[in-house]
Amino acid sequence: MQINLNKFFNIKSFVQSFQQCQAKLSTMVKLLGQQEAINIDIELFNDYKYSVDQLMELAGLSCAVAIAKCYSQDIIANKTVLICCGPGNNGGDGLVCARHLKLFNYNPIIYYPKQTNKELYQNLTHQCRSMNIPVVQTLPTTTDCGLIVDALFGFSFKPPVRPDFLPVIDLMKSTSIPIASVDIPSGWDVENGEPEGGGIKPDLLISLTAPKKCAAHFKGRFHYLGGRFVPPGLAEKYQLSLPEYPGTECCVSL
Ligand SMILES: NC(=O)C1=CN([C@@H]2O[C@H](COP(=O)(O)OP(=O)(O)OC[C@H]3O[C@@H](n4cnc5c(N)ncnc54)[C@H](O)[C@@H]3O)[C@@H](O)[C@H]2O)[C@H](O)CC1
Ligand SMILES: [K+]
Repeated sequence: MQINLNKFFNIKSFVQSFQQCQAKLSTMVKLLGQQEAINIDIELFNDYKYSVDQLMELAGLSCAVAIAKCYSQDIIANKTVLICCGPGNNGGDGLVCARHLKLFNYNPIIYYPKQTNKELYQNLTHQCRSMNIPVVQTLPTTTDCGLIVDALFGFSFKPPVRPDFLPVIDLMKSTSIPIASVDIPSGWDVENGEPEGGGIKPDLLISLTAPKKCAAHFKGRFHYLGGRFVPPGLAEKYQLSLPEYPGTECCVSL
């Protein structure tokens, strides 16, 4: 006996409403170009007088919360979370995220190959070490690792990846461990997405402030928006069309 599935499910209308949802998402949230993301950043600091520390704390916290929503303790029980931190503010978000993940009872390890003398980063690293979070400069083995947090490069990245960072990028390209990328999947062009020949394929992307154009190419399971610090006037000026954050949440699923 043949069953006409169309009698039970109107597949055509299901596909149409799915496509409408996708179209709605892309019209709802504005995807920023690289220069626009940089301009917003500058305006937050210069005109709105935020300090980097303030925004980084909120950005890193929202990353940790999004990670906890997607990967419960049960999923990565007894495993470590390898947090790969780059030399700029994206790496700083990773350091803050590590601290909050530890407070959420995860087991983070920080790979931070290019450390700077800037006081902010020295302090963030000190805070992590004081909470018994290992900070290493040699790429650790990933045998006991349940999740990799990619905080190498954010919206200031200019391809191609320089040689120093190729080993960690190659590790992330070849691993089957899920990857959570902070703001931009590292190695991707901020606007055009995955590089030719293939790049890392994060399972979770946490866009900060507003998603960047490369997010249109993201095919992982989870996409969150974090960094709930944008003043309404700035959101209006750049027509960000940010989604409503539920209640007092610091991140929202897109
Ligand atoms: N306003 C916000 O939305 C906030 C965002 N935050 C986070 O900050 C990053 C942007 O930080 P920035 O310091 O401008 O740059 P990056 O971290 O993206 O990287 C700069 C760093 O990387 C080096 N680099 C650049 N290209 C390459 C390359 N091809 N190979 C190797 N290294 C490279 C460069 O030399 C610098 O050292 C944003 O994405 C958010 O994650 C803030 O935390 C809060 C406010
Ligand atoms: K990143």
